[in-house]
Amino acid sequence: MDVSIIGSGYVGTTVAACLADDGHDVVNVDIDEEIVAAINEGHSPIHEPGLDDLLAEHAGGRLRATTDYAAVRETDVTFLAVGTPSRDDGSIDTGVVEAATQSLGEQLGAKDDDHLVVVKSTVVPGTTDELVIPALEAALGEPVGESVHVAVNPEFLQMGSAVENFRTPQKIVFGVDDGDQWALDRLHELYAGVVEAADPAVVETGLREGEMIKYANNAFLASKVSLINDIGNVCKEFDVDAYEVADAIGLDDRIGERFLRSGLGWGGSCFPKDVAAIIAAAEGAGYEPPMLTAAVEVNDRQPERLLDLLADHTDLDGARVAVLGLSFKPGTDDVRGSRAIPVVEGLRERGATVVAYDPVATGKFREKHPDVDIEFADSAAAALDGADACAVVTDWDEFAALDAEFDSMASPVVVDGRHVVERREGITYEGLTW
Ligand SMILES: NC(=O)c1ccc[n+]([C@@H]2O[C@H](COP(=O)([O-])OP(=O)(O)OC[C@H]3O[C@@H](n4cnc5c(N)ncnc54)[C@H](O)[C@@H]3O)[C@@H](O)[C@H]2O)c1
Ligand SMILES: O=c1ccn([C@@H]2O[C@H](COP(=O)(O)OP(=O)(O)O[C@H]3O[C@H](CO)[C@@H](O)[C@H](O)[C@H]3O)[C@@H](O)[C@H]2O)c(=O)[nH]1
Repeated sequence: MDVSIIGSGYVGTTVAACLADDGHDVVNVDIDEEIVAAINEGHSPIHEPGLDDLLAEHAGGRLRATTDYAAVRETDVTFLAVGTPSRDDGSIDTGVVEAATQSLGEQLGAKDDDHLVVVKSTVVPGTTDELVIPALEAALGEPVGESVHVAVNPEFLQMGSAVENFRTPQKIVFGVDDGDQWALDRLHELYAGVVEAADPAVVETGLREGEMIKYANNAFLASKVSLINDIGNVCKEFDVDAYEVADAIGLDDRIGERFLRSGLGWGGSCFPKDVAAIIAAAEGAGYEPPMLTAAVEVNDRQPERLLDLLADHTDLDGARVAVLGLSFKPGTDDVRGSRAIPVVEGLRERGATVVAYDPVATGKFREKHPDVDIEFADSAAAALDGADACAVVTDWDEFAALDAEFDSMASPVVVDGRHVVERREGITYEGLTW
């Protein structure tokens, strides 16, 4: 099929490259000229394993990028994959979705044959019905469901394994207006390659249900991590290793072994904003969700607990502290919502000097947080050299291999927020929940 994707960030670029690899002709439309140029040159605009290879293979062939929305007229299907950030009160900011939908509608008004618009951005229930469809109808001058159809198809990929997740999903969700078989047929055609290769469950549902499934998925996973962190904090009080406990309870398949890694908590571009958005949406509708609010509260406290543990062993005022890891998780250069931010800010507030190292995220951290006063080291060894204490923030594999590097610390205090560094003789080691 001929596919256009509006927004070429983490999701739009991954989906475009994977669909091109499945044999579709794909065009990415983005307002950012640098991103467009990178894709056309066959380079990934983001660090994501496997993406560079796919772009190198398909750019200039089945995949291209442009800033010109007119490209959508040459396609059968358009994904909306633009960002849906948080407003200051946590509620979803749909401004970009609205702007992109209007630009899309103007182009579709000038197209003769049928078209499917697929909302892939994460949006709160009702957004497609109350914002996307009316904006399209205003531009088209006709009701949606005649020549232009609308569906929601939330994305569940994880950063750091996005390409693999898109290719081998456990489920795909197709949300359509009741009875819109045409839209469902197009979605099945689009995903035929993925379904054939990975045999995922295909959930056919309504527009609002499709939107809500995405929030429920993220809220459940974020809450699961907060629950194991709450339990982990209790474990720490009793000198019990929360990882041994988690390994055991994870054997009960009603609990499941994944997302039981306790420590510094969840960050990223999705969990924090999506949990906040669904809480705000629920409150707007008259329901205050206490479990979700508690999940956020536990998460907000974990960085503070790491700082307290550091302070138990080191006078932080004037200390030089090595921070290992800046990305919100390993395998990505994304620093949005990273737990490194409250850790670094907390250290600075307590008068410490911070020297940070991350294998890939230093550039993004500098770019997004130009005002945070820290030094950046070009290796973990360099960050540790002469440091009075060390905070492990991201579970990069290379931190697990650190050993003699700790010997060059002025005072070898290590507080591990991710259960990645081995306890060893010669270092004062504290785990957050073990
Ligand atoms: N990042 C993830 O892992 C992930 C996973 C699943 C779902 N999601 C959801 O997918 C959506 C996109 O997330 P992302 O992380 O890819 O966002 P992103 O910020 O990385 O990318 C958004 C892109 O949209 C472009 N853009 C902004 N305004 C535009 C416009 N008017 N027209 C065209 N392009 C425009 C930006 O330049 C940017 O490249 C969000 O709703 C997010 O919640 C993200
Ligand atoms: O046991 C765990 C698992 C995760 N995390 C943390 O939780 C955050 C999120 O991790 P992960 O879910 O792996 O990363 P994302 O790429 O943000 O993916 C989530 O958010 C995406 C965007 O909505 C969804 O598509 C994915 O399904 C969902 O897992 C990270 O800070 C992790 O360090 C833990 O602390 N303990």
